[in-house]
Amino acid sequence: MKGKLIGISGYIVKARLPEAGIYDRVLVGERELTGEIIKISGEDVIIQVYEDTRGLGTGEKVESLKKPLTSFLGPGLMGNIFDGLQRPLEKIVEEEGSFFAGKAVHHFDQLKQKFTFTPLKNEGDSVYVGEALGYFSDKGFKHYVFADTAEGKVKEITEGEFLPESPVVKLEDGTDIYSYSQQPVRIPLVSGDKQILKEPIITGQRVIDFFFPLMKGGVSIIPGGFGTGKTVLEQSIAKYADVDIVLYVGCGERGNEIAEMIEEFTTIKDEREDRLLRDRTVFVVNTSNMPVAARESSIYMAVCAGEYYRRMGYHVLLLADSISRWAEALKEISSSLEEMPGEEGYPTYMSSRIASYVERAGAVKTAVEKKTGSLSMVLSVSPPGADFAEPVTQTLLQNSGVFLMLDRELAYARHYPAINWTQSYSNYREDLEDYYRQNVAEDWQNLRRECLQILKQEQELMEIRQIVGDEGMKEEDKEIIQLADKIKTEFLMQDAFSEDAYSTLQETYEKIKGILGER
Ligand SMILES: Nc1ncnc2c1ncn2[C@@H]1O[C@H](COP(=O)(O)OP(=O)(O)OP(=O)(O)O)[C@@H](O)[C@H]1O
Repeated sequence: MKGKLIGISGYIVKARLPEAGIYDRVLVGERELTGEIIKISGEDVIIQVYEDTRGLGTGEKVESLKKPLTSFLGPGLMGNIFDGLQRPLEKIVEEEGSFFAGKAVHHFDQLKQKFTFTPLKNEGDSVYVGEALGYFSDKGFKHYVFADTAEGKVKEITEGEFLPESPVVKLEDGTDIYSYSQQPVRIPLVSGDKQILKEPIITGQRVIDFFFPLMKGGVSIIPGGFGTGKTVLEQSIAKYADVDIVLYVGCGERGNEIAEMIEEFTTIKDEREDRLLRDRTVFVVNTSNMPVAARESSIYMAVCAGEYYRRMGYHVLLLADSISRWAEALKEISSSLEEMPGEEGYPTYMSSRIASYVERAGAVKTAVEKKTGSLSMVLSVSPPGADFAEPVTQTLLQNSGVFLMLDRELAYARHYPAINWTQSYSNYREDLEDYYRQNVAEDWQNLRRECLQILKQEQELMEIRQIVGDEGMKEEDKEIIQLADKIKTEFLMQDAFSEDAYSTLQETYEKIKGILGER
């Protein structure tokens, strides 16, 4: 269904396009730029365009594909760097010389690789909805193919190497099942009831693992002002967290930072398997110089891939740096639509949109060997002026279980990770008590409490010291100050660029036991 462009204002354009639906994917202009319909009024539609709109002119054609923006889910994602439209960025740079492709590039062209299919069913077998029929192997991961909508008997099932367009299974009722599926990005991929998984994500960062543990299937936020170490912390978690797959969303951050990180992932070996870290990571990147509307699509593309892998029983961690840049994009788009602004100029639907996004995290029992898969989120937030009362931080606070507050003063003092130990919290701590007791040590929680108590006491004593001076302090109080100092410098500080960058739970335990044992 075709129409034409009647107005252009940056990446928000207006078209006369009768019979189009809200959130339809559209091709805009002669270059067929990808966009999404975000508002309809009569025969006119407002489209947010995910690509560079420079050079676009009114009167050019606009076409609705009559289907929403989808994520293409199948083997071939792992180790790749995509933009918000799931186009492989490295390939675009190779072919076009820059990220800004002059012509539209569609991801389908890029996924024409062959993968080997191993069937789990035979001809004549019965299949049920949701059952795994076989899998493709890619980078050591099994990518299962499920009978999503149909059940019946297998008429044909194939084995060996395949291209995505050929069906791998044909059912007797005529249904064809493919290796890939296209998932509308704004709709969660449902795959069973959400479960509570009482298992931490071990990050190797002592301050997190000991004080404010993350949970598999949980949501954690890292708010921090400018330069407080959000990116370094997210990257350390991406490198060391004990998950199977990492999805890294670079949302509106500087291109050079992201390029450095990808470069690093390409050289670092995975601690647990004989492969590169990159081989278990999917990058979705929208840097600060790309169209802001595409930040939203990056965020959604990544969560779709997360749900896809979770469904196969993998533990997936989605890291996004930063959610504030997505919220800023929502604000910009809303203001160019002249919508009534909500708190601090953000659209009124900002909170509900973030909340329903975050709800997509969680653990589920899967159809694959009855394994539990999880999708966890670690989201960084960059509140303007480090004001944590601002709407984006507040919305995320209401929808997450761990709050890792990055402290400007600690960062100035070069205490990294600059996680403030009095303001941060983890709601998962109690749920994880049994885990630590069984897997590390009986007294893990007691040591934690003791340690936090010493740090709290030190804070009070420092205030007294300011009044009475060092000479006026009791000997035992001076010892507490010394001990707290040791906890800070030898335990909580952890240089991400040194050999100390990763600490196992056992090492963390022994280190703190050693320090507290000196009393
Ligand atoms: N864990 C760490 N170990 C050693 N150095 C660190 C650590 N965390 C942060 N730094 C130092 O702080 C600098 C700033 O960190 P980073 O770029 O992560 O901040 P940011 O909060 O992401 O900044 P921005 O607000 O600009 O995005 C780093 O370049 C590094 O020198």
